[in-house]
Amino acid sequence: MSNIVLIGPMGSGKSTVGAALARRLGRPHVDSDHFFVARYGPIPDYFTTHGEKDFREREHRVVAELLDSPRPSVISLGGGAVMDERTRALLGEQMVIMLDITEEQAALRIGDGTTRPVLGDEPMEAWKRIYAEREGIYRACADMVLPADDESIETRVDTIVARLNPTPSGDDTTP
Ligand SMILES: Nc1ncnc2c1ncn2[C@@H]1O[C@H](COP(=O)(O)OP(=O)(O)O)[C@@H](O)[C@H]1O
Ligand SMILES: O=C(O)C1=C[C@@H](OP(=O)(O)O)[C@@H](O)[C@H](O)C1
Ligand SMILES: [Mg+2]
Repeated sequence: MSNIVLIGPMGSGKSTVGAALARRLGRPHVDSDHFFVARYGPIPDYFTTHGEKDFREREHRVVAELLDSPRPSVISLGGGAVMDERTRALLGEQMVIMLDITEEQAALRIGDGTTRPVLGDEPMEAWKRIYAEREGIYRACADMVLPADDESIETRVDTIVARLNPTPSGDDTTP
């Protein structure tokens, strides 16, 4: 059984939906950003001291370590992790789920962007530019895409679980 790996743009719910999905499935949950922060300190501070290139290298190593988990887990990646081609190669063996969101949802969720240094001083302008650069890569890596929707976190989990375990009739509801 492979890991379930959540990818997608900043604010799409990878961290929160990942935690809720893991609870539902009774699997461990790991978040590459949380793991990074526990080991190297806050991401904005890391960017200031070492720069993005160094962050991406360490991020790749963290992700590789997490994907090698001995127990099938739910793994939430940082939004930029898929930009590393070595990481993308490792994702080939995993169940990869892309969470999508609209610009409007992103604007409500990313706040002033201070915890995400790639968003800089104009968070929504940066979010839109980065989304345009990455969307095709997210889709190409994904085994399942959850389109942008107003679903709550728990409903997002319901949708993923139903799509992971379709009933033979194709009907997602239990009689
Ligand atoms: N389906 C959802 N509905 C409403 N709010 C959500 C949903 N998914 C995530 N959020 C909220 O959006 C914010 C960003 O979510 P997060 O999980 O940190 O995204 P990501 O890890 O993809 O950047 C959080 O405040 C979270 O509670
Ligand atoms: O998209 C990105 O480049 C980033 C996304 C962030 O994670 P989330 O996608 O969980 O916000 C975090 O890894 C870092 O600030 C860089
Ligand atoms: Mg996250």
